[in-house]
Amino acid sequence: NMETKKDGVLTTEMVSSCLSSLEHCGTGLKHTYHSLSLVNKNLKDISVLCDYAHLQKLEVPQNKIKDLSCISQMPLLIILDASHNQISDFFGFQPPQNLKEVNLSHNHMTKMKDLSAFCCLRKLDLAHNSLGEIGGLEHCCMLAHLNLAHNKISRISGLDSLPLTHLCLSGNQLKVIEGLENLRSLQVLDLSSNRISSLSGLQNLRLLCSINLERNLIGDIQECKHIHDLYLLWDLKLRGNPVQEQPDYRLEVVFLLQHLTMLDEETVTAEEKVSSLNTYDPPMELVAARDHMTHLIYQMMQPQVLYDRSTLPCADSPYPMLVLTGPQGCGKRELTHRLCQDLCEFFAYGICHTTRGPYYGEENGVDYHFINQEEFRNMIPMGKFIQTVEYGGHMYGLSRDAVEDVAREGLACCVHMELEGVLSLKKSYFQPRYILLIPTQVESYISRLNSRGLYNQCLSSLHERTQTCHHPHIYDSLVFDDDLGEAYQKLRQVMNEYLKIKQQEEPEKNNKTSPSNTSSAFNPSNLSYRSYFTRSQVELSLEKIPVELASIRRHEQQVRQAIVGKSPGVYSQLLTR
Ligand SMILES: Nc1ncnc2c1ncn2[C@@H]1O[C@H](COP(=O)(O)OP(=O)(O)OP(=O)(O)O)[C@@H](O)[C@H]1O
Repeated sequence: NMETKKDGVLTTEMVSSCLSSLEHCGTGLKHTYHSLSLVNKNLKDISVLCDYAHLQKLEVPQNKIKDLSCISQMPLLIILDASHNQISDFFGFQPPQNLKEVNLSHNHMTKMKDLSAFCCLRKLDLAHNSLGEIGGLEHCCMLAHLNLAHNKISRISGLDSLPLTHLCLSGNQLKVIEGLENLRSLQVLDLSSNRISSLSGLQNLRLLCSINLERNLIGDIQECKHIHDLYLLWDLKLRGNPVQEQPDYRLEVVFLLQHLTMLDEETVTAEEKVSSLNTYDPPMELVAARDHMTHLIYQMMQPQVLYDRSTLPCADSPYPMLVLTGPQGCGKRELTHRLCQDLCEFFAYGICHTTRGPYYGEENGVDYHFINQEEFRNMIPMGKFIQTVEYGGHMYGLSRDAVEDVAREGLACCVHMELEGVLSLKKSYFQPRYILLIPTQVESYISRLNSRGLYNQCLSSLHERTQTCHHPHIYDSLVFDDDLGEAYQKLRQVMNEYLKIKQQEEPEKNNKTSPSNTSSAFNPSNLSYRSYFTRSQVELSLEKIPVELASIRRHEQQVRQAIVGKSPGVYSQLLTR
């Protein structure tokens, strides 16, 4: 026996000692052994197995076998493990009809051949050979697991129509991910230890749940966008790529792939997910909270000033402010200006600072204080702002002085803002009334956006932003603004209620000084109304008789006194709840 072993020739004695699984044979008339396991026996010649036609499972790994032709005599074979041998002949045997699992890894094969006769194959392991190309698998219509790791493959091909669920191509020479587009059943993919630099090519593999891309050449985190829509992907390995060197690598990947639960073999925690969102796409509430905190702290760091005016917090009658907000292109700017123009005895426009340039017809110090980025940045640590937002690549901010300037006139401050601004202002001690302008008719809103060339740019964000709009607790009133003229009428009604003035008591001059008072006459593109205050004063003095003027002055005086809290008067109710 020892002699035989040395020669590496398998004998019947050895076979008998290694057989197992005695079961009925196919005919049911006798018993036969179904499994044979000869691991690490130094075998070279296993031709004696030609006589074992009943074998269903054959394991001969870690030997020196070069020839597997005996398998041609095993028509019932289901599982074959001939790994770690010296086989160079690719599937050099007749196909057993039901052969399902084949392990020929760690052999010497250089070329794949046609396997169409092995149509029942489900699992094929050809790792650690010298295969240069993938081929011959086209008709293996049951092949679910394929391992081609550690070969010399430089291109993925020939896998197109296979029902693969697991594919391993680790340790090859791949540079691009290609030829996988149609593997719609793929769940586990191992492409580690290649030279891949892009994740493009994976975007359609919707069932993928695990990807190993360790030790490749991926250098850009944005590559993760290619797998962003693979919602079943929970496990990703990217260690050993240049991208891992980047600061915040993990946080950014977690942000781009929120559905991951394992990254680089470490659990992705809920805290990491929240922190990544807060870092790269903070919710409006957080943006507002940070904004408020910044301005509050900077303000507190300034030498304290006792304002002789009226905007300091006051529990009884807070300084009255009015804020109009709503989605892009809803007309809040126009409506705010017009309201300030028509109700100039009560309101004045709060002139914000912005880093954007003036539009045609806009005036510095009337529409905005137009300043540059640096000036804006410098104002922040000086505690100048109540709130700021970044919008469309520009900064906007409402300064304390802007509000004080209006208060000094004895008027309530009226501004328009983005939602982030509203949320930030809500955290301050100011207690404005907030009015939401909201378009309800999609068609007319779209055509309004189209007329300003904004349609594509903003409709995508509208849904998200209007969701926030629907938080009822944020706003005091809601005005539908499908038609700007009608919206203005509604706004005036709301104001009348707030100001406790009856329609007929409205200052007469509004009718005289505002020819655009009716909804149809209101033309938002007419920018001239912006210098409302000066103009209305001039017109007032021209048209009013002295008694009227005196009455209006008294009226204004009363408003001012009410606002600064000096007299309870008829306007003590102004904008209080
Ligand atoms: N201090 C502020 N805080 C928050 N938002 C502000 C502030 N000042 C202006 N905004 C808002 O910034 C946005 C851009 O204002 P801008 O004057 O540039 O108008 P616009 O270009 O016509 O705006 P839109 O993009 O809505 O059409 C508007 O929604 C405006 O209400």
